[in-house]
This record gives sequence, C-alpha cells and structure tokens, in this order.
Amino acid sequence: MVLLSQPVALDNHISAIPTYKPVLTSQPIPVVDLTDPEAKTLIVKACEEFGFFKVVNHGVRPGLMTRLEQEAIDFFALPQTLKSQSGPPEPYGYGSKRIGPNGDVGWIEYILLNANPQLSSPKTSTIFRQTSQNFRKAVEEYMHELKEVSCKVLEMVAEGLGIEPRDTLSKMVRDEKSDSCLRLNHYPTAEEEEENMVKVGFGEHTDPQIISVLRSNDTAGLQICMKDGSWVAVPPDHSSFFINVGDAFQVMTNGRFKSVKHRVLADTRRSRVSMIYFGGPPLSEKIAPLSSLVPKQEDWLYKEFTWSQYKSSAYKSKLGDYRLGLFEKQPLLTHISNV
Ligand SMILES: C=C1C[C@]23C[C@@]1(O)CC[C@H]2[C@@]12CC[C@H](O)[C@@](C)(C(=O)O1)[C@H]2[C@@H]3C(=O)O
Ligand SMILES: O=C(O)CCC(=O)C(=O)O
Ligand SMILES: [Fe+2]
Repeated sequence: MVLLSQPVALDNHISAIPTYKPVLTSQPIPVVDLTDPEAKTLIVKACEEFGFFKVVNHGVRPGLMTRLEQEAIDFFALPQTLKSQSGPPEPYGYGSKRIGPNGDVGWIEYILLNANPQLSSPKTSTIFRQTSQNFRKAVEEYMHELKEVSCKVLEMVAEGLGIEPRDTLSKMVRDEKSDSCLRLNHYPTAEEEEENMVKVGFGEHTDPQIISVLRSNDTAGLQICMKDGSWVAVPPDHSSFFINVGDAFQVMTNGRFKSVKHRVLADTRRSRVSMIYFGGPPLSEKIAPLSSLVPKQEDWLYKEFTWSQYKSSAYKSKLGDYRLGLFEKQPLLTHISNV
C-alpha cells in the first residue's frame, strides 16, 4: 500500500494553472436518505433548486469505495513515465494537468474509463496491464454498483415527476450500449503555496451526461454555483455520494432541472481523490424534452439531438463554455413584436 503524503510533481510545470483567493457563501447542501419514503419528493426539490444533493443510505458497500480509492492512490503513486504510457487521454486513458482537447488545464491528474467494455480503448488496456487484477475487479464492481445507484435515483425522479413508464430515464443508463464512464481524479499536494491561495484543480463546468455520482476522500475542494452566481463549498464526506444533474437531464426536463456548474479548488496541503460515475445514454439516443413532461413541441426550449451529436460538440468546446446554447430553440419571430 502506498500513501500519497509527499508532495507529488506532475509531469511538467504549467504556469497557466490559475490560483484563487476563495470567496464563498455558506448554504446547506440538501441531504436525501434513499430509504426515506419522502425521498422522491426531496430529490425533485433538490434537482430544481440546486441541481445537486448528497445521498446517504445508498446501498453501496463502504469496503468497495475504499478499495477502489486505494487502487487509485496506488496507480497515481506509480512513476510518471509508467503513468504517461496510458496517456494522453483520447478521451479515455491517463491525463495530467490537461483537461480535454482544447487547452484547459488544472492541478490534477486523472484516469477516464469507459463503462462499456465494447468501447474500451488501447490507453485503458495499458492502465489495466500496468496494475494488478484487483484494480480491474474494483473498477468493474464499482461501475456495476454505481449504475444501480444512478438508476435508483432516476427511477425516483420519474416517480416524483410523474414520468411514465418509471424506467424512462434509467433504461438509458441500464442499456448495454449506454455511454457511461468513470473518472478517477487525483489533486496532489504541492511544495509551496502562496498564503491563502489555492490552485484551480478542475475549472468551472457542467457535466454533459444525465447524472453524475461523485464520491471523494475527506479532502475539501468541490464547490457548486448557486442560481445567484455565488459559490458554495461542499463539505466532503467519504461515506456519501453527491449527485449532479447533467446537461442531458436539463434538456429532458425542459430546463426544470438545472445542470449544476461546479469546480474544484485544490487544497495543496492535502491530496484529494475523487471518483465520479457519469451515467450517460447510448450514443444513438435522441435527447429532447420528455413528452410526458412537455407534450407540445412548441413548448420545448431545446431542439432534439442525439447523444453522439452532443458529445462531438462538447469535445469541441472549452470546459467553461455553455454547451447547451447551441441546442436551444430560437424564439419564433412571429412571437416578437416589431418584426
Ligand atoms: C474540456 C473538456 C473535458 C471534457 C470534454 C470537454 O471538451 C468539455 C466537457 C468535459 C467533461 C466534464 C465532465 C467529465 O469530467 C468529462 C469526462 C465529460 O464527459 O465532459 C469531461 C471531458 C473530458 O475530460 O474528457
Ligand atoms: O473531483 C471532483 O470532485 C469533481 C470533478 C469533476 O467535476 C469532474 O470530473 O467532472
Ligand atoms: Fe464535473
């Protein structure tokens, strides 16, 4: 077992990583007990108000969470030359400091793995070749359990919103062609730091998929953006999950649920390890407001698109871009006076 207590040098120094003086407001994050009979109502309320909430009593084995965390720590402690053989990510594989293909950087190293083995890439095979069978086993078990949590939450949402049938949302994530993925992030410690300054670990963004389920160790750093533009720090809790509404979910609810903007400001005195399961639809799935929620097409705020189209456009964007803008319907000219 290797502990990452020493400062870690990322592969090359990128001075472009911004530092921040944190300005925060405090606001309690909604907590939902998945065994509570009121859970579906509370989840809908949290998705409408924040696009974000914490879940407890989720049914995932605590031992599996710590096993995968330890496997991730062991991987990130490998020599840089070995790790770099599994990168750069395309988009799956190992990445360091660079996030995505369009110049975004952060104080981070990570592994991105596709949950669908049919879509597995050479870079991810390299990761599994360099690590023990235990790593692959922990990843597979974790993805399986996280898919269940995601589907449980999506079915509760369907019940809470009166969407019929109740597996309308969850079946996209359960589909064997679902384009879901798992991301393991490591925000290392740093040698020296300006007093009261923190580095941007993962710049502000929304997640493109339907639902993201995040678990981290007990190091702080995650922040979410409120509707008024203020940022709220999310107190870490290694035994719970944090759920994000993603862009595709915002579209399917016709904007009733907001895809939450979030970021990570890295505390460079303590390393942070996070593991996020992104529940996505199959590439061919058509994404549009759900007819059981918005029966009349003229009320749709978004044009229909396939997940594959959305993904391609997301990979042409920068992290902080508003990706849904391209898919918003223009107001009809006949509705505008003076035209
Ligand atoms: C800059 C980028 C990285 C990202 C793809 C993108 O072009 C814009 C969205 C980014 C994001 C954010 C959530 C997830 O971490 C992620 C895997 C995803 O699906 O969209 C990342 C992408 C990535 O790092 O490849
Ligand atoms: O590491 C975290 O806590 C959040 C990372 C994140 O937002 C992402 O990977 O999309
Ligand atoms: Fe994210």
